[in-house]
Amino acid sequence: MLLGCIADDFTGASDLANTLARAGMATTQFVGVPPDASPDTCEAGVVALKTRSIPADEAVAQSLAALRWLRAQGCRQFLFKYCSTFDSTPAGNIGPVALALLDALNAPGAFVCPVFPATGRTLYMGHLFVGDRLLSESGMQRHPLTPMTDPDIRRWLGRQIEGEAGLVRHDAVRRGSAAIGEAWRDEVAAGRRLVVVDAITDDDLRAIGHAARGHALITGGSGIALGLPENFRAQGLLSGERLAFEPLLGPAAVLSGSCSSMSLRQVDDYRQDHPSLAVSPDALLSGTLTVETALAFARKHLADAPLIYSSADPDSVARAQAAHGRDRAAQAVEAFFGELAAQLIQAGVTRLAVGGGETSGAVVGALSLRQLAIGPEIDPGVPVLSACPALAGPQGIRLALKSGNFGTPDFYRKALRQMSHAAPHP
Ligand SMILES: Nc1ncnc2c1ncn2[C@@H]1O[C@H](COP(=O)(O)OP(=O)(O)O)[C@@H](O)[C@H]1O
Ligand SMILES: O=C(O)[C@@H](O)C(=O)COP(=O)(O)O
Repeated sequence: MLLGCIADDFTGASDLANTLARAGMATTQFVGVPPDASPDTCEAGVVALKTRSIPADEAVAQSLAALRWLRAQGCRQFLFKYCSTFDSTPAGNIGPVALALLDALNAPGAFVCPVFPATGRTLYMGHLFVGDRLLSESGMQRHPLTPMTDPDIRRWLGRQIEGEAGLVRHDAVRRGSAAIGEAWRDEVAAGRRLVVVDAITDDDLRAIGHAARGHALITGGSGIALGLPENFRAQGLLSGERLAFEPLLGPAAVLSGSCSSMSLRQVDDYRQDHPSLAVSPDALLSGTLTVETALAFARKHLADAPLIYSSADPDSVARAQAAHGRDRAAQAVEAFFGELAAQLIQAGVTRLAVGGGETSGAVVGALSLRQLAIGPEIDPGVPVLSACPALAGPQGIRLALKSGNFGTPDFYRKALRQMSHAAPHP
C-alpha cells in the first residue's frame, strides 16, 4: 500500500476512495481499523472511521490507531480526510487529529484544504464557499451536529488548536507547485503547522497535490487527493489495474437520515413515485414507531424500492433536539436506521442507498461490513460500493453512501439504477 488514508466518516471515505480509484489507484475502503493485513493489490487504503462528532480525544486515539495500521501496511504518505464543508465544532476534531497525526509522523506541517470544486466547495483568502454562498450562509450553519457558523477556516481551526493556522493564498497557488511549496515552507517556519491553502479549480488542487509530493501528511476533502496518484505514477509505482464492477439486481430500499437542504429535495423527489415512511425522534423515543413497524412497511412495498426517512427541515430538527437533546435524538435515529438496514438485508434487499454521513456510519456498522470495493460514480463524490455482509447471499449487496449535500435531486433513482447496470469507470 502506498497511500494510507484516514476518513472521519463513511460517506467521506467513499468520496475519497472514488477520487483515488478514478485517478487510477487500486483503492479499497476499510470499515474501521482492520484486524489483519490488507490485500497485496491495494495501492490506496481508506480507513473509514466515525470520528467527526465524537469527543476530540477519542477521535485522536482512533485516528492514531488507523495510522499505525496503515504504516504497518507499508504506506509512504498519509491523508486525513474530513468534510468539504469542514464539519467540526470549536472543540475539534479536525485540528486536534491533524496535529496528533503530524506529531506521530514527526512531520513539520500539513496542508488544510476542504475544497471540492465539482460540488461547489471553493476556498479563497481562507474563506470557504458552497456555490455562491459563504459556508455560514449555505445551510450548513444549521447542521444538526456540526453547525458551521464561520466561513473563515483559519479562524475556525484556530479555535481548535493552540496558536494560529497558516494560509497559502490563491496568488501563490495560481503560480504553481513551486510557489505553493515556498509559501507553505514560510508558514511552517513561522510555527503555523496547519496551513490552509486556497483553491478554486481542479487544476489548483493538482498543483497543490504536486507540491505535497514529499509531505508525510496531507489533510483535506476528497479534492486534495486529485493530484496525488500522479506523484506515484511518475515514480512508476502504480499497476494501472482496476477491479471490475459486478452489477446486481434485486429488491432495493432507500434510507435517508440527512437533514441537509439537498437531502430534503432528494427525499421529496423520490417520494413522488415510491412508497415512503417518515420517522422522527419523537416517534422512535416514544415507541409509536419501531424497527418492526418500519420493516413491515418495507416488506409490504419491497418490489417498489421504498424510502424510509427521518430527514426533516431545520425547525423540526430544532424542536426534536430541544425536546430530547441533540445527541439522544441523533442516536435514536441512527440506531433505528442501523437495525432496520440489517433487517432489510436479511429480508432480501440487495441494493441499498443511504443518505447522510453519520447515518451511513450507523448502517455500515450494523451490517458489520469490513471492506467495500469501489464501483462506478453515481454523482460527484458518490460511487456505487460492493460489499459482502454475512447477512446477505453470496453475491453480496450494492450500496451507496451519500453525503447529505451531494447528488442531484434524482440521486436515489440513479443510484439504484446504476447498482443494477454495468457502467464502465470513466
Ligand atoms: N428528524 C431529525 N431530528 C433530529 N436529528 C435528526 C433527524 N433526522 C436525522 N437526525 C440526525 O441528524 C444527523 C444527520 O447527520 P448525517 O447523517 O451525517 O447527515 P449529513 O450527511 O447531512 O451530515 C444524524 O446524526 C441523524 O441521526
Ligand atoms: O467531503 C465531503 O463533503 C463528503 O465526502 C463528506 O465528508 C460528507 O459528509 P456528510 O455530509 O456528513 O455525509
